[in-house]
Amino acid sequence: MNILVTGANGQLGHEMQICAKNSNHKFVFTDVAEGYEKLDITNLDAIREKVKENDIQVIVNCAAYTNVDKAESDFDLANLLNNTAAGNLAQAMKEVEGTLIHVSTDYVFQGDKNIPCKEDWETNPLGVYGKTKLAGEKSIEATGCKHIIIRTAWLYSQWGKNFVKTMQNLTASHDSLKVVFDQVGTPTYAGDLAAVISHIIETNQLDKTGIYHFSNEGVCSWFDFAKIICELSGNTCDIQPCYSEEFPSPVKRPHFSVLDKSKLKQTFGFKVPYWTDSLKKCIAELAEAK
Ligand SMILES: NC(=O)C1=CN([C@@H]2O[C@H](COP(=O)(O)OP(=O)(O)OC[C@H]3O[C@@H](n4cnc5c(N)ncnc54)[C@H](OP(=O)(O)O)[C@@H]3O)[C@@H](O)[C@H]2O)C=CC1
Ligand SMILES: Cc1cn([C@H]2C[C@H](O)[C@@H](COP(=O)(O)OP(=O)(O)O[C@H]3O[C@@H](C)C(=O)[C@@H](O)[C@H]3O)O2)c(=O)[nH]c1=O
Repeated sequence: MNILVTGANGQLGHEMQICAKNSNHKFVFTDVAEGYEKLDITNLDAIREKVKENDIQVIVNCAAYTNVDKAESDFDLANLLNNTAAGNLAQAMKEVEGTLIHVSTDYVFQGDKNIPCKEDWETNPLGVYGKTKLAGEKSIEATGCKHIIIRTAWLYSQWGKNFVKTMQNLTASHDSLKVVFDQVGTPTYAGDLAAVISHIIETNQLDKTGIYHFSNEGVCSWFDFAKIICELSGNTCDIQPCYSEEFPSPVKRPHFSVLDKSKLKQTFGFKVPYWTDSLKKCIAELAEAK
C-alpha cells in the first residue's frame, strides 16, 4: 500500500516515521516545514495531486492546530486546519476509495462526569480547539469516505512541544510550581499512538470505519503527571496542587476526560501500555537525545 502522512514534523508525525521503518508499505512523509515533501493540507487540489502522483490508498493525518490557549483568539486558522483541512483529506480519500486515519481529542468532551468517556457519548467542547476538532470529525463523516478517527489525549514525546518537556524545564529552573489537580485524564505517549496506527495498517483493518478512543492505561491529574515527570527527570521542585482558576488561561478545559478504550482494544486487538511505563521510556529517550 502507499500511505501519505501529513504533519510529519509534529510529535505523532515523527513517531510515524520511526514505525514506518519496520513496514514494507511505501510511506510519503509531508509537512509545511522544510525537510519534508511539501503538502499544505488546507489546499485540496495539492492533496489531490499528491494522492494521484503517489497512488495513495491511505492518509494518516498528523497535522493540526494544537495550541489550545491561542486557538481562543485564532478561530479562523484553527478551524481551517482542524476542520476544513480534515474535510479536504477525507474528500481526497473518498475520490479514490481510500481510507483516512485521523486523530482527534478528549477535548471534544465537556468532562463533567467522573467515568471514562465512550465514543458514543454526547460531545460538548469547552473551547475553540475542541470545537474545531469536533467539527473536523463531522466534516470527515460527511464526505462518506472510509475513516478511522482516533480520539486521544495529553500527547507527549521527545519531539516538539508538550507537557513532559515543559515540566522538565520548569522543574529544573524553579524551586516551586503550582499545577492543576482538578483536571483528570490519561497521558498518551506518541510512540504508542503511532504503534496502534501502524498496527491497524499492518493488519489491514482499514475498513473498520468509526471513532475510537486511545490513550495509555491509567488515570492521573496534570498535578500527578508533573510530580512523576519531575521525579523521573531527577529534578527537585516543590510542586503543589492548585485549582484550574488559580492557573490563568483563556480557555476552560474538561475536569474529567479519561477515555474508555474498550472499543479500540476489542476491535483491533491491541495491548495498551500503562502510562508510567511509557513515560519512563520517553524520559530515557529525552536523556539520550541531550
Ligand atoms: N498534542 C496533544 O496533546 C494532543 C494532540 N491531539 C491530536 O493529535 C494529532 C497530532 O498532534 P501533535 O503530534 O501533538 O501535533 P503537532 O502540533 O506536534 O504537529 C502538527 C504538525 O502539523 C503541521 N502543520 C501545520 N499546518 C499545516 C498545514 N497547513 N499543512 C500541513 N501540515 C501542517 C505542523 O507544522 P508547524 O509546526 O510548522 O505548524 C506540525 O508539524 C493532532 O490531530 C492533535 O489535534 C489529540 C490529543 C492530544
Ligand atoms: C505549565 C503549567 C500548566 N498547568 C496546567 C494548564 C493546563 O490546565 C494543564 C496542561 O497544560 P498544557 O498547556 O499542556 O495543556 P493543553 O495544551 O490544554 O493540553 C491539551 O492539548 C491538546 C492539543 C489536546 O488535545 C489535549 O488532549 C491536551 O493534551 O496544566 C499548570 O497548572 N501549571 C503549569 O505550570
